[in-house]
Amino acid sequence: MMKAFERIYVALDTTEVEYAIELAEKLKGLVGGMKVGKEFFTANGPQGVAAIRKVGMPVFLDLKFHDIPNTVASAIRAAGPIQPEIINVHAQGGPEMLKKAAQAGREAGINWTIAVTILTALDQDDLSAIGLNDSVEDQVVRLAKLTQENGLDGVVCSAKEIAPIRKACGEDFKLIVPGIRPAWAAKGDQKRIMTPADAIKAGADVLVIGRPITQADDPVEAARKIAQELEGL
Ligand SMILES: O=c1ccn([C@@H]2O[C@H](COP(=O)(O)O)[C@@H](O)[C@H]2O)c(=O)[nH]1
Repeated sequence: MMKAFERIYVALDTTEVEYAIELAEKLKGLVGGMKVGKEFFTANGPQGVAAIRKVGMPVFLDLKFHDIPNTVASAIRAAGPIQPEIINVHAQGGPEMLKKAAQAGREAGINWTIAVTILTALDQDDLSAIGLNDSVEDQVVRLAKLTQENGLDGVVCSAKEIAPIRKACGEDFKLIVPGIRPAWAAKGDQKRIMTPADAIKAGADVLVIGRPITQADDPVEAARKIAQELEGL
C-alpha cells in the first residue's frame, strides 16, 4: 500500500542541474518522485535526467510529445535508456498516435505511458478561444476515454475532473494531477486547481507539485507541510 507522501512528484522546473540534484536529495523520503519537464530537459538533456534518477527516486519525464505517430513512438523509444517511471504525450495527438505511443512505452519498459487531456492552466474561455466549445469536463472525459481505448495507462488532468473520469474509465486508470495548490500557496498561472488533501480525497494517484515547494523559502519545510496535510487521509 502506497503511503500518501509517495504520491507527490515534485516538478523540477529549472535549468540548473546542480540545484535540481541538491533539491532532489533533500526531498528524498519526503516525496515519492521527481518530475522533469521541458525547461530542465532542454537545458540538461538525458544526462541531466540520469543525474536526477541517480538520486534514487522514480522520475516522470514530462515532455508532452505531440507529433505524428511515428515521431512520437520513436521519441518514446529513445527515452527508454533514461528509464523514466512515467512518460507522456498529448491526447490531442489522436487515436493512432496514442496507440503507437502505448506500444512504444511498453517496448521501452516504461511503467506508465499517459496522455495530457486539457492543461490545468486553461479554463473554459481558453477552450473557446481555440474553437473548442464543449465544457472543459466533457472535453477532458472524451480525451481520457480515447486515451484508455488506445491502451495507455492513464491521463494528466486537473483534480476537478477526477470524479467524471473515474466514472468513465474506472479505478485502475491512473490519474496524474498537477494544478495543486495548498491554501497557503500562490495560484500563479494555474486555473483549474485544488488543494493536495482534496485532490487525494477525490482519487488522484499522483500529485504533481512545483512552485509551492520549489519557490518556497524553505522547500523541505513546504514538502513536509504538504506531506503532513496528506497523513491520515
Ligand atoms: O496540465 C498540466 C500538465 C503539466 N503541468 C506541469 O506540472 C507542473 C506544475 O507546476 P506548478 O509550479 O505546481 O504549477 C509544471 O511543471 C507543468 O509543466 C501542469 O501544470 N498542467
